[in-house]
Amino acid sequence: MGKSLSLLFDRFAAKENVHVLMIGLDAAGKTTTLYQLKLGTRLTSIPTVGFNVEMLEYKRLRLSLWDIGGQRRVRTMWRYYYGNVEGVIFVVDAADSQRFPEAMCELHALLDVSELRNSVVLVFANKQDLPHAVAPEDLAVKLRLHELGQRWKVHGASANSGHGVQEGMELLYRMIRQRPQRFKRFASDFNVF
Ligand SMILES: Nc1nc2c(ncn2[C@@H]2O[C@H](COP(=O)(O)OP(=O)(O)OP(=O)(O)O)[C@@H](O)[C@H]2O)c(=O)[nH]1
Ligand SMILES: [Mg+2]
Repeated sequence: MGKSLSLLFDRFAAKENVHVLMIGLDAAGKTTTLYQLKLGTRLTSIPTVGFNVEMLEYKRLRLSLWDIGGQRRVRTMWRYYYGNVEGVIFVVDAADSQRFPEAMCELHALLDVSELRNSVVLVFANKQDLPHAVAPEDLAVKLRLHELGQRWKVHGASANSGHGVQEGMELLYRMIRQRPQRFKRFASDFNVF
């Protein structure tokens, strides 16, 4: 009964519009993650030049998910996407330990910009299906997540299979919903479909 009421409430309550940036090094699995979230399946991806954007309804949020290409030559473009970002999903290839220092530097530089100071951060320790993937808590140490000023969570996932992706979305949802009132934008309309 309680659950049915809550589902009914979710359906008719005003949804809050939020912008979420999906970012990380090239080949980390951002685009694969995006389409697991949107479609619940794996799409074959090619390296992203520019961005992909998808809208996603999740509980009381209407998210616009911006997946930005991570190749080194296009990282200078990241800064054009920082406006009004409530959440950052930073995707890491957890099986590629050689690139952890590079991922750490990019993550800390990214979160040092003033526009992202009040964002919440979900780190996907992706590619957990690969044999040498490090556990999320070990990745947190490698990326020095404890030094971040933002609220953050790390979660293990395999974007190829979809394992862990929805659980990560739930963590992001909770962080966004729990952020201080002053950072919330108005729920702009009623969702009645
Ligand atoms: N084994 C494994 N491979 C994955 C996983 N997620 C993504 N991949 C593969 O990693 C490669 C890169 O994935 P993308 O999603 O295109 O990576 P991206 O982060 O969007 O890369 P850019 O667009 O270049 O920034 C593809 O071959 C994916 O199939 C995963 O969880 N496990
Ligand atoms: Mg991509």
